[in-house]
Amino acid sequence: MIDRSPLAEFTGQVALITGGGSGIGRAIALRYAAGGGDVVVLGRRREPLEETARMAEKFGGRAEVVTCDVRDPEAVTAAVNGVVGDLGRLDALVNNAAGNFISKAEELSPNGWRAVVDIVLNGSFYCTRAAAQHMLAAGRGSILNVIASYAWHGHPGTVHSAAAKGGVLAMTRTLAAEWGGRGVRVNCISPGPTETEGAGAALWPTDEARDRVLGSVPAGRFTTPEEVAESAAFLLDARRAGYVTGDVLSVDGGQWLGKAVYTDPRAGRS
Ligand SMILES: CCCCCCCCC/C=C/C(=O)SCCNC(=O)CCNC(=O)[C@H](O)C(C)(C)COP(=O)(O)OP(=O)(O)OC[C@H]1O[C@@H](n2cnc3c(N)ncnc32)[C@H](O)[C@@H]1OP(=O)(O)O
Ligand SMILES: NC(=O)C1=CN([C@@H]2O[C@H](COP(=O)(O)OP(=O)(O)OC[C@H]3O[C@@H](n4cnc5c(N)ncnc54)[C@H](OP(=O)(O)O)[C@@H]3O)[C@@H](O)[C@H]2O)C=CC1
Repeated sequence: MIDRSPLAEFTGQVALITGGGSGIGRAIALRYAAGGGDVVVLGRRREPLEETARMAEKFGGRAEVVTCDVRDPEAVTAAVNGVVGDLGRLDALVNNAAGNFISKAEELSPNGWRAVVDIVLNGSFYCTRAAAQHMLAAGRGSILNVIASYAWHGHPGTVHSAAAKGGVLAMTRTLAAEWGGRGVRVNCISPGPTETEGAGAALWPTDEARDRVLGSVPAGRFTTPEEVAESAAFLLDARRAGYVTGDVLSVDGGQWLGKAVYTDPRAGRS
């Protein structure tokens, strides 16, 4: 469990976290609140968001809830404008909301492709666009996109998500350069397999699948949401990471490097 941050690095600041009602998004919201910031969590279901807000308020700051589907650009713009209207500013946006499931690419329906790409890539752009209008006007802001390492190495069975996360990575680098001179930083964080409400059900629903995923992590365990949140706090904090933009921080126990390279007894044989 996250305690109050000794740094209090977000005091007086406001963050909007999409998908803040569960898993990694909730942990990031609580870490921001522990750092003294106010948080707004956004998602489709109100109840889990309210639970996050109740937990965040224990740190003493303000916590608000917005129900919204990130695939709806008008609703997203209204939500972001509402945050600035209510809380007076917007310092950070975390694009964390995602949808995912395993499917053979040749069997994936156009609507299945669209559902994931719309949430992950288009939703991240809608939120980023709306938030950046306030951040650029203020001359400061930090945007953090939660991706996955298959954005750059690909992954069979998740073509929709890998393509969308790859798009988010390209968007990150493009906007980091486009807005770098105007005080707005844009970065990515790439968690390793993390046992959350959504991921467990979508990606490793059986013990066998779970063991296979775990076997791919050199560190030999799942990432914790709190570990991701701590690195997210670093990237969001302008004092510690103010010169970091357009980059990706992997928090994955070395997963994307590939365990077999180190442990295969045949490695190194000619
Ligand atoms: C492994 C790596 C480890 C190792 C690597 C570990 C790194 C992992 C990185 C990433 C992890 C994550 O993102 S984990 C995040 C997981 N979280 C979530 O998924 C939570 C949110 N999910 C959702 O809301 C839903 O699952 C989702 C389908 C995406 C969107 O819901 P909607 O209600 O909008 O959509 P629906 O109407 O239900 O479905 C839209 C279409 O998708 C199809 N569809 C839905 N589920 C389907 C399924 N299981 N298989 C085929 N097709 C499916 C439907 O049939 C529809 O197509 P038609 O029938 O043609 O109409
Ligand atoms: N867990 C893992 O192993 C890994 C996760 N990631 C990434 O981390 C992030 C968080 O994942 P995780 O915590 O596991 O996932 P969860 O499924 O637990 O959380 C996803 C959140 O996104 C929200 N959400 C989904 N669709 C929408 C939508 N259309 N509009 C608004 N909100 C939406 C959900 O709330 P609601 O349903 O109420 O809308 C939910 O709170 C994702 O970007 C994921 O891709 C990356 C690598 C590994």
